[in-house]
Amino acid sequence: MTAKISLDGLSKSFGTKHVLQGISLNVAEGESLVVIGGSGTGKSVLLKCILGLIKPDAGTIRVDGAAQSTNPAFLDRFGMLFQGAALFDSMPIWQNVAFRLLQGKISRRDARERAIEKLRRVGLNPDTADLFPSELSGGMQKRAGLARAIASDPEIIFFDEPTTGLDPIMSGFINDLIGEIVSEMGATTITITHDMTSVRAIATTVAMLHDGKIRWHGPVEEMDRADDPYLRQFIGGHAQGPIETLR
Ligand SMILES: Nc1ncnc2c1ncn2[C@@H]1O[C@H](COP(=O)(O)OP(=O)(O)OP(=O)(O)O)[C@@H](O)[C@H]1O
Repeated sequence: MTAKISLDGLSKSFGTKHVLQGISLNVAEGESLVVIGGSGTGKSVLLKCILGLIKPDAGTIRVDGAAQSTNPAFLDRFGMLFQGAALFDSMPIWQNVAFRLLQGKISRRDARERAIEKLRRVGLNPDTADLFPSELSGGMQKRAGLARAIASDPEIIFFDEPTTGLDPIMSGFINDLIGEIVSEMGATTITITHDMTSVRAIATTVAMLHDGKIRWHGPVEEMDRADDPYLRQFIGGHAQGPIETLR
């Protein structure tokens, strides 16, 4: 099967900091890839390269075999849940959710209806549509961010640290919601996270980034059996091991 997203030899440095050093990775249609790795290993830089927000120094990015482009039609295929939800404070929730739809041809009324349908899908009452982000708890904001990510039924969704800042119960709820929505939409997803509970709830495959390279890549079921010492240290959360920790 041809890959939905195909990265080949992706490299990016900032000055002397060689963040990505030849990343090659295929993500199949309907796959849910979770990228793990320590702070500063380049997980966000990788997502930004795919979205065209950062230009890699070398390598290629293809979606359905076509080279990545800055054409708005290319970006329309992606939904994105940003860290911290990143809602616009001055807009009511429904306009946040329908933000991209409102730039298109759809009427305001239909956009609002679509926003309310997506809010409902993430467990938010239609009454939340007219509230402002500051009136919502952190967990509700994250759910609104998720509703926005799926508002245009994108083929590909990126989740950037979806559970950061949430309590364990809300994290579990968001993880399950992401898992359910992704499987019902059949979307291809890439998630970056530190949260091993998210990995187990969301991933079909896992890639671990370390030192600018893919250290381990495989189906989530094989992760616990893998004997790579870097992966073992990361998933076990051990201070001792080959990954250098700053004290
Ligand atoms: N625009 C930029 N200019 C200079 N350096 C950058 C830029 N963006 C990222 N970096 C550097 O690239 C490295 C990787 O950053 P990145 O945000 O991708 O890490 P990360 O793996 O997502 O980390 P975290 O888990 O802490 O969010 C860091 O050392 C960061 O300082």
